[in-house]
Amino acid sequence: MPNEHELTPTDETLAKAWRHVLDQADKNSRAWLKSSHPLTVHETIVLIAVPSEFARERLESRQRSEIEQALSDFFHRSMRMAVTVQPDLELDLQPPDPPAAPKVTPTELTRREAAPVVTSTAPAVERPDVDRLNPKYTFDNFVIGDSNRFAHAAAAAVAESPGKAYNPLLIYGDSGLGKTHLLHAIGHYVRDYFEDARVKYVSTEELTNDFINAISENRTTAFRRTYRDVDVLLIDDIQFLESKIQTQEEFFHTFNTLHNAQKQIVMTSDRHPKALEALEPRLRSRFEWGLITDVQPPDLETRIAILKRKAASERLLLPPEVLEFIGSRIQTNIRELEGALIRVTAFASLNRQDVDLNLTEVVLKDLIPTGPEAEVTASTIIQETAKYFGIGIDDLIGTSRTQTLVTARQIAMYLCRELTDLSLPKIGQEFGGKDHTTVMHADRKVRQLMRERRSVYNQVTELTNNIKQSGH
Ligand SMILES: Nc1ncnc2c1ncn2[C@@H]1O[C@H](COP(=O)(O)OP(=O)(O)OP(=O)(O)O)[C@@H](O)[C@H]1O
Repeated sequence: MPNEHELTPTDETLAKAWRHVLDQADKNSRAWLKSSHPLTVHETIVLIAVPSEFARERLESRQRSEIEQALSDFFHRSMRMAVTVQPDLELDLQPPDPPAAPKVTPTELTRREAAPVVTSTAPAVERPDVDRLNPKYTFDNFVIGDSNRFAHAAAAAVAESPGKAYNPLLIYGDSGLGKTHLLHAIGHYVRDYFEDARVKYVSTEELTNDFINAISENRTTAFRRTYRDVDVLLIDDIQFLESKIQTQEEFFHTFNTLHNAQKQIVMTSDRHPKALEALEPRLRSRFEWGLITDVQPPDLETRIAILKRKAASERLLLPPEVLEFIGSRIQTNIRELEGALIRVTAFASLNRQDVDLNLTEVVLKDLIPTGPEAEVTASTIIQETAKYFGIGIDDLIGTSRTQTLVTARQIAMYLCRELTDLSLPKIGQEFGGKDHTTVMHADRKVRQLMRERRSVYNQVTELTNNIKQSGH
């Protein structure tokens, strides 16, 4: 134990103090503490570094008293902790060991003892289905504001205690407000913190297609196993179950099986279940068993915070007045906010110019129509793109891999992502039944090309204008 009068302990003392905190902590708390570490002591305050905002909240809200108690025990005086976020910390951490087989218990999930916070910068070991979760959609990357505070808290509670907190959890709200992001964040969290947890993420369109294929190929038993042998089932855009009578019936049984076994079900929808009129009443009533929460459009402050976070994660430098300008011009859809950020930075990068207010105004003038906004559909985008590139619609949505067609197709897919509310699988369908990963790839590719090639940037800008004007 240190000398009682020692007010500035050495690093070694601090390390010992931290070991004492770890020894005192129970198994769950220890997993969190191992991804944190003490930086310094100033008088009675110990400064602790954690890798993420989420870890900070967890330490401050759940573990403060036990940590301060252990520190006070060690130093023989009343100690307090202060927590700071150091995102680089996670780079120093080792990925967790591959999950050990066999599974510990089939029903109770067991927390990993020392799982570090794993995000896109510290990828976990390959696990089946893992690629279906977008690595950027984590709790760490989710900005909390009044518009989504409750939904975030509910998602975090479910991720911490799958099957126990609220079951099912249903998050609803308009397009582009972060529902899918929260769904993936739950998936990442459960995979990272529970041993051998089986998480399945699926869009309702995929669920329906899977079911139809299973019936036609006589594979319904395998289909059931895929959806029922899981600990957490995440289903996006449940509104697409409306009027799919047979899939509803099948899902009803899947739901009951999972719910009875205390397996977690999380769903998103564009409406409150009461407004899903073409849904079987017994299914609708089950959706109301757990917790239903909405996400609202973010206020200006949250929009700016989201832009700031996105810019930082892409390592982009934007002055505050630019973030404020973009945030004040684009008010409802967060996907559009991101779209604006991508275009502004692509334009600056092409011109080897810094991003400033002038440049931002010029770029956004093209993006935001002055008159009332017309609804843009996928078919308008496809028609206008085909016309612009002088190619046939069949070729645009076909499978030919000639360079011109590939680029035109990717641009059209990117624009569907940016300018419409359509989900990835739905966009894939509009392009002759392509997989949602093809759309995801196109989206990424065009973002990159816009930065690198002026021709592509100009094509995207001109096409956007054509598309927006064609609606008036
Ligand atoms: N609070 C937030 N913090 C950071 N990013 C956010 C937040 N909310 C949404 N986003 C981002 O906005 C984009 C759109 O969000 P998301 O796809 O989750 O919307 P959605 O509500 O599921 O929309 P849809 O119903 O159209 O699928 C994503 O890139 C997501 O990361």
